[in-house]
Amino acid sequence: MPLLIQLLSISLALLATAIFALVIRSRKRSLKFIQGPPSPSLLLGHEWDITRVRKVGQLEYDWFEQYGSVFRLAGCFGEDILEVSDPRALQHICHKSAYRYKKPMDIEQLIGKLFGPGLVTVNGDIHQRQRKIMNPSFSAGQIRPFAPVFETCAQKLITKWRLEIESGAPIIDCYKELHGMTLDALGESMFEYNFDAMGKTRAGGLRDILRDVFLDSRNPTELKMLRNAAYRFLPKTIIDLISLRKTKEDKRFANWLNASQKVTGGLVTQKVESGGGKEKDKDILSVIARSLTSEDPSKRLLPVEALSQMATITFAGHETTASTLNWLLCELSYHPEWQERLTQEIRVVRNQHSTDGPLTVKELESMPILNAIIKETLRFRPIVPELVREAVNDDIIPLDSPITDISGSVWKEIPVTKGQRVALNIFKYNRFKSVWGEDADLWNPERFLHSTRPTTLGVFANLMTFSGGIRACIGWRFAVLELQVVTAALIDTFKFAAVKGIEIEQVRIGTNGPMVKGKWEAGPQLPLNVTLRNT
Ligand code: HEM
Repeated sequence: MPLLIQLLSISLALLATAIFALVIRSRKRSLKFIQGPPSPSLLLGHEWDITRVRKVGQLEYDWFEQYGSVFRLAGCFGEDILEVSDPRALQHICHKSAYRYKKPMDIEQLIGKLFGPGLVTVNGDIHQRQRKIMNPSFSAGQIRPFAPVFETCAQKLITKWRLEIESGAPIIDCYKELHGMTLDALGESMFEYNFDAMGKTRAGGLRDILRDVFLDSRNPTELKMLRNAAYRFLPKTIIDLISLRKTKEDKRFANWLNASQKVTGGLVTQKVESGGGKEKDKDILSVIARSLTSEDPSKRLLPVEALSQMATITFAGHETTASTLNWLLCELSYHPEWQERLTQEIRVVRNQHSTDGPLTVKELESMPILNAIIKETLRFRPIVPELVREAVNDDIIPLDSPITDISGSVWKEIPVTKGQRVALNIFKYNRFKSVWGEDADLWNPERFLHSTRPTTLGVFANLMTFSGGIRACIGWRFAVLELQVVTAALIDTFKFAAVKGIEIEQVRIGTNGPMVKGKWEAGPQLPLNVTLRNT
């Protein structure tokens, strides 16, 4: 298309979106009475700055300190965003409102490109149906038997790192192999399939595709950011038209979705052909295979939905745990005293049970230091720092800590109108001093050793890291068990130490990953000094 026509159509599209945004805004109750930082840009609001920030969550964190647990932020096209970290407000939105706060259209579009219409993407009744079908595969009874599989994968990683150390490598990039290890653990436990992501053949090449999938997502151009934001205001027909033109990101997402569905779709087909397992089989393949042929519409998944679940679980089931493991090792490298305490704890448990073999699930669950380290890492380094929702109806959001508006009036609850965009700030809630103590800004597992907090928010340890309510992470038990098994195995074998002169930064790359300061072009990495513990 000639340049002039291109520029003209872009300007027209922007103008149309701005008009739609203005019309929609005029129907919403203004949030202008709520305090917030002045907008740096009429078109991009604060969203540009937030995406470009070098330390994930820090910008919003500073604003929360200045304006309180609820404040107003400028979104693209002048939209007001309500930023929330107040515990009662989060509880209201996540736990008490069922589907009355949904994922907004732009988020649904974006995640849909990566996963298709699976559990993490869809809203309302469709989500309820899919979740009911999938839940049985994620119960404690279903997940606990995976511990030996996690142990085997951890031992494969240990062998690899041991060989690297023995061949004289002083520094190991932990990021590189942790993702391969969690993908293999996911495949072998959930699908009884070997992705071989740690091996040489890399069947399906999924790990390689995933390495690049968010290549330029952390640095979107202004135009791309506005295009994505336009989905919030434009009618579906126009969105479908805009979506016809594929960006590089669209193509990478489609490449991942196709590749993952090619590998995992075959597993579902095999299961269907073998009869879908017995009614009592609750493993994910049997559950999905049976749902495809169910007579009952409330228990049926469409073929496209079944494939989307497989892509969703493949991605969410390994990327998230690997990112958390990266931060856990990073924090332990800064805190050798906690590595020492954990090593002692492992030895004591081993001595009590006179065993050199893998620790059992019961033993892992009874280890206070191990579990405090895991909880503290999930608190301090949430790999999804924020969730975005949209009010389906007019509503009133209650607050724990009242806020003062721009005229000095105090508000104990915030009225919002249908369509209001609300950002749930997990990063800030997880550092709320009234919940976590005065040292909430520090990584200190001690806080989980001495206090028992009532679980009023989220699904695990009062944290929002796995979200909460009907859309809470379905795989949290899987993640916690894998973190327990792998952390104990790695710390029993290796000492991890920070590399002098290297600063690790927490960056948005899908989930939050580690990058070396000044070396972002090298992609995510976590170089650590790794040595054998008993030498
Ligand atoms: C440390 C590891 C993990 C963290 C921090 C984490 C975090 C989250 C969060 C914050 C959400 C809510 C997303 C949203 O509402 O947009 C979520 C949803 C989800 N997670 Fe996880 N997750 C982890 C591990 C896993 C694992 C191991 C699996 C699968 C084996 C999994 C599968 C899912 C699925 C399918 C959803 C969508 C649930 C729904 O909307 O009903 N996650 N996770």
